Amino acid sequence: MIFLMDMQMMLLDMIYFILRNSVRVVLRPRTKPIDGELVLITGAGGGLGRLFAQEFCKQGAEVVLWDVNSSANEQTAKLVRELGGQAHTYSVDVTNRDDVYQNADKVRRDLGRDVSILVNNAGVVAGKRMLECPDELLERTLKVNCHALFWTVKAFLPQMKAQDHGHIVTIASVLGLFSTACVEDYCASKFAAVGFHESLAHELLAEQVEGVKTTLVCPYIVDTGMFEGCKIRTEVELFLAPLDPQYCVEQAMNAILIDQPLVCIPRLTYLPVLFRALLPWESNVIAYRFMGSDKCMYPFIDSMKPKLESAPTIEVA
Ligand SMILES: NC(=O)C1=CN([C@@H]2O[C@H](COP(=O)(O)OP(=O)(O)OC[C@H]3O[C@@H](n4cnc5c(N)ncnc54)[C@H](OP(=O)(O)O)[C@@H]3O)[C@@H](O)[C@H]2O)C=CC1
Ligand SMILES: CC1=C(/C=C/C(C)=C/C=C/C(C)=C/C=O)C(C)(C)CCC1
Repeated sequence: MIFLMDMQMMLLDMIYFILRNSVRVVLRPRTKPIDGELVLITGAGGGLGRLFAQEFCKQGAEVVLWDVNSSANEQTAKLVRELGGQAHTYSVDVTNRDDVYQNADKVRRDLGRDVSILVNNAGVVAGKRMLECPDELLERTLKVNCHALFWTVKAFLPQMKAQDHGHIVTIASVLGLFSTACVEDYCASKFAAVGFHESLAHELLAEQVEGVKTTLVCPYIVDTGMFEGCKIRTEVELFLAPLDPQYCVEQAMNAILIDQPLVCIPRLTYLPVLFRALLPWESNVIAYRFMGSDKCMYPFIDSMKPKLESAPTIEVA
């Protein structure tokens, strides 16, 4: 009897959330104020990281910027300060556990307060065919895009939980929800990032830590240069063009500010997620071929060849 009543309640709640989320697509819910919050962004010197820093600053937040690329990071801080905001830069390699824990303590000592919004944005891709790629480069992708999430969350979540206030944001990718050829390192790391994030979100809900929110951001190709050359069939590209970085960050910011748990950008990319789950593998393969998404990474890999040949050897912690 209790089981049947529980089931009835569950079904009613499910219907309520389906209806609520459908209404939210049309009528945007109110965004939460974040002025005065301390936001830490990893990979803050890069294309999306820099824009996130500026957008958080426009919302009145103070930003802590972490990146291995110190000069790019300083440039981001300069742009934030030009907007009238407060920015604090730290050179951190997020793959290095000790570096993460030591810098987390340093941030706390320097600023005298805790980070309340963590944006795990740093990301890399090997950009070489797996069989021709040095092992270290493949390993680096997993360390930056996945392992680092453990270190940063372990460094900042305890204080968020203690204060029952905070937000963990993971910048994953649509390639964490469905995959394509020749980016095994990237897909493996982003699927792992999605798994990590979802498990963490379930953990917080199971423990009824209601003040700590989570947002998983899964963008399609963004014009930051990271996937330069990646291309699908021209006719399909008319509906699914690479995203303008500013648009991508605005959509992600909106999701964060309304405490939305997951956002795929653009919305059209929810479809391949659905098809992957519902259709036979072979049907998806046919659709991939039709849309030119089976070989979409070929021109990207080609365009990376000269860059990787001239790059210094990569050291992994
Ligand atoms: N661009 C795209 O098409 C898409 C990107 N994404 C994701 O969005 C996020 C941001 O991407 P985007 O801005 O395009 O990429 P960028 O390459 O422009 O920026 C990434 C930043 O992270 C830094 N970084 C790399 N390794 C480390 C490390 N070990 N520790 C600290 N910082 C590090 C990079 O430094 P350096 O320059 O020295 O490498 C760079 O400044 C990534 O997670 C990416 O996977 C998701 C979907 C699509
Ligand atoms: C595979 C695939 C597609 C193409 C996806 C591409 C090209 C994604 C690139 C994503 C990137 C570069 C993410 C970076 O994080 C379509 C056309 C949606 C159709 C369904 C299958």
